[in-house]
Amino acid sequence: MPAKLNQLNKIKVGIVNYLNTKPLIFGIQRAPVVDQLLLIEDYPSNIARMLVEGTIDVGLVPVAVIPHMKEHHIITDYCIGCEGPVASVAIFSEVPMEKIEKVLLDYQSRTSVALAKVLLRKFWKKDVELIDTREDYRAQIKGTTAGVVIGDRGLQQRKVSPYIYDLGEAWIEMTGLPFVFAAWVSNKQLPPDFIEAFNEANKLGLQHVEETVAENPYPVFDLHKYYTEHISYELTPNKRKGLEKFLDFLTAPTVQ
Ligand SMILES: C=C(O[C@@H]1C=C(C(=O)O)C=C[C@H]1O)C(=O)O
Repeated sequence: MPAKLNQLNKIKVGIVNYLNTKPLIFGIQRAPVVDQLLLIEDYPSNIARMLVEGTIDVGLVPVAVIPHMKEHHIITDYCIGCEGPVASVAIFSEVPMEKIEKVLLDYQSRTSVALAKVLLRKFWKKDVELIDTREDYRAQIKGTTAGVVIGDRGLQQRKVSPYIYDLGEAWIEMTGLPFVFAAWVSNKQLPPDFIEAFNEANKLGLQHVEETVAENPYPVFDLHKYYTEHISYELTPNKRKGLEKFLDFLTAPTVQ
């Protein structure tokens, strides 16, 4: 049964199924490393759960899950980050920040809901009621109830909500550092030749952003702008600093 054995030997790779990962997927699917892996797509909190449970070996996971892992390795030079407004992650509201009383938290997110908590307390100095969600809650963003919405739904919500508090932008204003929402994290040591080839696959994708845009017609938001001016994919030393600072906030006793 060689075919089945091959399947078993493949490295299971989880990736977020939002538009912002399309350039990375473009590269992964066209690079030689594709034969060594199985790609599993889902929304971020599910990818995080799969990595913690061990049903995948590596995932583009919300970085907020890192403190919950027994073993973790950040692999590759790529991430889902920002160095200015990210556009797809915000607190959306019908009223200005000073009037917000409740904030609905996106069930698909791990990082942005944690980031929203940090920013509400430390940046906007707000003590609001935080409400977890389990299913689509966007219709409840009304009056003094705001909501964190991420990903493609975040881009759509820009057309709905008059007040948009971009969480990437607020983080940068507060800390002077860029932000990392998700990074490639493995729950075990992976073979160095796989890591190198996987890194190349990510790089390849980012060299073909125009093709990715052409493949994904999206009238809601200018994807070329999204991929080149909002999402910042390189995991630079400065982004690592931003990531460290964010994880410090999450593990500090006052935050939880
Ligand atoms: C910028 C984004 O980053 C995402 C936000 C995440 C989160 O909040 O947990 C996780 C993965 C990222 O893909 C977005 O999807 O809009």
